[in-house]
Amino acid sequence: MTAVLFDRIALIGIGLIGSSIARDIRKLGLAKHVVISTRSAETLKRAEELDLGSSYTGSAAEAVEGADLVVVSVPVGASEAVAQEIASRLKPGAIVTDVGSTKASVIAQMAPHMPDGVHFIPGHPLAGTEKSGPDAGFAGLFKGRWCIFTPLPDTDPEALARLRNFWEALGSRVDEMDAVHHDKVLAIVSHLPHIIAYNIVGTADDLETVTESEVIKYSASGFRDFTRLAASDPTMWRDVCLHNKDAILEMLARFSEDLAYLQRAIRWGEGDKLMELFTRTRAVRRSIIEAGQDVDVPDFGRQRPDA
Ligand SMILES: NC(=O)c1ccc[n+]([C@@H]2O[C@H](COP(=O)([O-])OP(=O)(O)OC[C@H]3O[C@@H](n4cnc5c(N)ncnc54)[C@H](O)[C@@H]3O)[C@@H](O)[C@H]2O)c1
Ligand SMILES: O=C(O)C(=O)C[C@]1(C(=O)O)C=C[C@@H](O)C=C1
Repeated sequence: MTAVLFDRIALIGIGLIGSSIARDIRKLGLAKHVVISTRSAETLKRAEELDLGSSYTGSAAEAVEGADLVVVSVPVGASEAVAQEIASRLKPGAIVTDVGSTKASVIAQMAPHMPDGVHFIPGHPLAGTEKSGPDAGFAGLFKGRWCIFTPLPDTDPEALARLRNFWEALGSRVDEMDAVHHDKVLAIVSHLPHIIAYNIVGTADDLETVTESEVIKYSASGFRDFTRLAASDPTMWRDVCLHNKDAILEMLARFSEDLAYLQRAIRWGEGDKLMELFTRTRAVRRSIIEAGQDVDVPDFGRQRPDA
């Protein structure tokens, strides 16, 4: 068992990510007390049934009282409401972090509400699945995955080191970058793939009336991979799109240009151009595997080991 890292941890939001963190904290014994809070009474009840924490409350403000570490795991569009609610009850010296998929917007929403003496360190674990809610989480989700911090310029190095220790205890590799840079990188490696998946599955669904259910009947594994991503939580992804608008639009413009190039090559039978691109992209996957990243996702993605 790993050592206790924080006396009291408050988890605000207990869906896929919050509940995976809760399971790891419990399994590894990282805190003496874990208080769980979430907006919906039904989800809170389920978290209690799953025995994810030590105590439970519907009030985020009450939850953060006396907490040394506060982890906010709610859709990014709810960040400001949570920050506003907890601000006056935070303990001086507490570390407040989040797990949101976009960072500049979360900082703009939360930082102005953070009282002096509280260490606000935005974070983003690059790990997840298409599932949501407290039942979907599992211990070990963050193992071998990156967790990116986007600290503000005046962040206390000691608080940063404590949060780094926490994520490393969960098995993550921690990196730091500027929030705007994070949002650009994630727009291409995470946000665009989801938008493309939502779009292709939507198009196929529209075609369904034309093809009389052949789309579903004959869906091959390439298409089914897209349906996994397109099954991701609508609220979460609506918020990601609205809160990383500029970077996503920039990447979508690039993507559309490149798609037009491909379209033209197909129209004019330019096989050499297709070969050049397909050979180059094949090498990208090889280099990801060689870099030790887990890209071999059997079946429909990462499943809970106990599912
Ligand atoms: N799902 C992923 O793959 C993934 C990966 C990394 C980061 N994230 C980020 O983690 C965060 C949580 O995502 P998730 O997948 O755990 O979502 P989820 O839908 O499984 O859980 C969200 C939780 O937030 C609570 N909630 C919603 N609105 C709230 C509000 N206004 N106030 C308080 N609580 C509220 C819900 O009750 C629920 O407990 C999001 O910001 C998301 O961008 C998700
Ligand atoms: O594997 C998946 O299903 C995910 O969507 C996880 C994923 C990703 O795009 O990699 C999704 C959003 C995050 O912010 C981080 C991770």
